[in-house]
Amino acid sequence: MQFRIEALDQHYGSSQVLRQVGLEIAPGECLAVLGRNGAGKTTLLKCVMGLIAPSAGRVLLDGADITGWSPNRRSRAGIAYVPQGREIFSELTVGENIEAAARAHGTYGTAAMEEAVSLFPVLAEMWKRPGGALSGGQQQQLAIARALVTRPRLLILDEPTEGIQPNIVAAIGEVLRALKGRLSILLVEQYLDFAIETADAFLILSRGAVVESGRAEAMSRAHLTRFIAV
Ligand SMILES: Nc1ncnc2c1ncn2[C@@H]1O[C@H](COP(=O)(O)OP(=O)(O)OP(=O)(O)O)[C@@H](O)[C@H]1O
Repeated sequence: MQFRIEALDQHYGSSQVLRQVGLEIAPGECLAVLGRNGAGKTTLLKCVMGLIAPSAGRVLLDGADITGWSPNRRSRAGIAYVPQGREIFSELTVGENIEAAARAHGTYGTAAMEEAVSLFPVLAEMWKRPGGALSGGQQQQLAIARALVTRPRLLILDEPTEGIQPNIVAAIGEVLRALKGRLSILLVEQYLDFAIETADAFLILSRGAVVESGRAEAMSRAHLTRFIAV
């Protein structure tokens, strides 16, 4: 899957939040987007998912211009989004959260559903518990599994480690690294060690503009730290 953004602008009213943002994700790779609070990272992800329309620029999936597509259509085309704060259905059980996503995407009872669940063993253990009874880390695992049930080719994650205990952060990192190669990942992450362990390439946003981008191996930790200290 080839994913590319060209010269994206976004405004909230009269304030410009994204300025000529461009990026490309190589098939099977993880691109991590870093930047201080308010740099425009979440806004960028929402534009990729079609939740907000950019004021200018293009979003391209396998060469097709999907800029005007609805979130549903993007989801069917293989883009899955795990928003910040996770947004699972807290009244539904873990199983119902998974099954609802699987039914909506025609993967109910398929290997895709089984595999997504098996990546996070805690989900089977908690299958009949309401989503709201899970810890923050468990909810994040549920949210990622629910996204994977849709068999995405591009998985978008907004700060998946935020407020989560270290052992679950490690488990999520392992899963993401194992998934690379089979799907591409667009990761917004403030936790630098996690981003460094997971990403193949970095893009740094500052005040809505790309100030730096490159291969992970070409960027030192000290260099990256400069861009995310709050
Ligand atoms: N719905 C909105 N209406 C108006 N301004 C907004 C809206 N959402 C975000 N903004 C502003 O746009 C800018 C970018 O916000 P965004 O959430 O994209 O940044 P971010 O890099 O994800 O930050 P954080 O790390 O705090 O989530 C900020 O100045 C924010 O206040």
